[in-house]
Amino acid sequence: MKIVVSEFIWEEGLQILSEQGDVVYNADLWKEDLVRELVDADALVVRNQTRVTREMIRRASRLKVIGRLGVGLDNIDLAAAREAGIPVVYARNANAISVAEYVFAAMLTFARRLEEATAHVKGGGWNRRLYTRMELYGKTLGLIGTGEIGTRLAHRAQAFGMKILGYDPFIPPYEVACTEFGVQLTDLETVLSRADFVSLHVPLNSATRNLINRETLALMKPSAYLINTSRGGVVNEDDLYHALKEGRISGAALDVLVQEPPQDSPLFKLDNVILTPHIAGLTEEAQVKTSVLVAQEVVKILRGEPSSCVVK
Ligand SMILES: NC(=O)c1ccc[n+]([C@@H]2O[C@H](COP(=O)([O-])OP(=O)(O)OC[C@H]3O[C@@H](n4cnc5c(N)ncnc54)[C@H](O)[C@@H]3O)[C@@H](O)[C@H]2O)c1
Ligand SMILES: O=C(O)CC[C@@H](O)C(=O)O
Repeated sequence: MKIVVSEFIWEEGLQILSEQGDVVYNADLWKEDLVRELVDADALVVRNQTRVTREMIRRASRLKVIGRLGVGLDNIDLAAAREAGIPVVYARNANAISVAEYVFAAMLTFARRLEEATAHVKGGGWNRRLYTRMELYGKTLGLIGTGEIGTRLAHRAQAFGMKILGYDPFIPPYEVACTEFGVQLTDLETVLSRADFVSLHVPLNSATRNLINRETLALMKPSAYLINTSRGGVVNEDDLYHALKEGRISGAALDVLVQEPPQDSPLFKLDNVILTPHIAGLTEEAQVKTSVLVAQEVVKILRGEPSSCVVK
């Protein structure tokens, strides 16, 4: 068996794959080189940078499985994989806690400004009034998407005494968790207009692209913050820039951008923006879990066993 891994994977996962076959591991295996390697490959394992295209799938005539070291599947042509009869397995729920904790870090950053206060003190300041900020207790968290990450975030927000509103048109699988964690399910307009923090947890697809745009941003309170850990394309960055610059919302934390890495962006010039390089799911714990889970599921498919992490 030949297993091609085209982006970084933790050692624990690599070990599992190596016991099953010959692993070609190159964390920067791009385009033509990758296509060449795939010609006689049985499995391909990617993260979110490798674009798995219809053409690539067509040329990989021996391919039996695609493993995705993460959750978002927008870099894989799922229709082409389905038509070719190639299952795609992914790391369902493996990084959800890490992302939920990232969202808390962002909310607490906006609420308490510890880094800014530190810089202020180191610069000789001691203005206690300036850093008299707000509690998360009693504030409203608005979840757009209440799946694995949304429900884990709700669990943590409940412990902080936050009110939680959720919008998810495909809720049934997570309805019990939403009830348990105090999520009041409602429509998109209500979530956006009432939330103090709006957090996005939807996949990027044709229905969610530009979901946050001029019109939907206009529904948010001027005191509210937007947190995007889903995918850059879910937010229209130009509309967000203007909303932030004109004070129509208070701030935004963006872990994901339309173009990654970004060349340049007007968002860089704003003080009320937190920007991170797609790290919400990147913790040691989540990456060990992700690598082991995906490696195990890839191996199951190669052995002809059923996997519970196949994309439906
Ligand atoms: N920044 C990171 O490091 C990071 C890490 C993990 C996941 N993600 C992103 O977060 C997304 C969500 O991850 P998850 O594990 O919670 O996935 P999930 O599939 O468990 O949950 C997604 C939820 O979104 C809902 N949804 C789909 N379309 C919707 C729409 N139009 N409006 C509202 N809700 C909609 C689904 O019903 C589902 O409940 C992933 O698709 C991925 O793009 C990013
Ligand atoms: O592949 C990555 O490293 C990003 C992971 C994250 O965005 C996901 O969708 O799980």
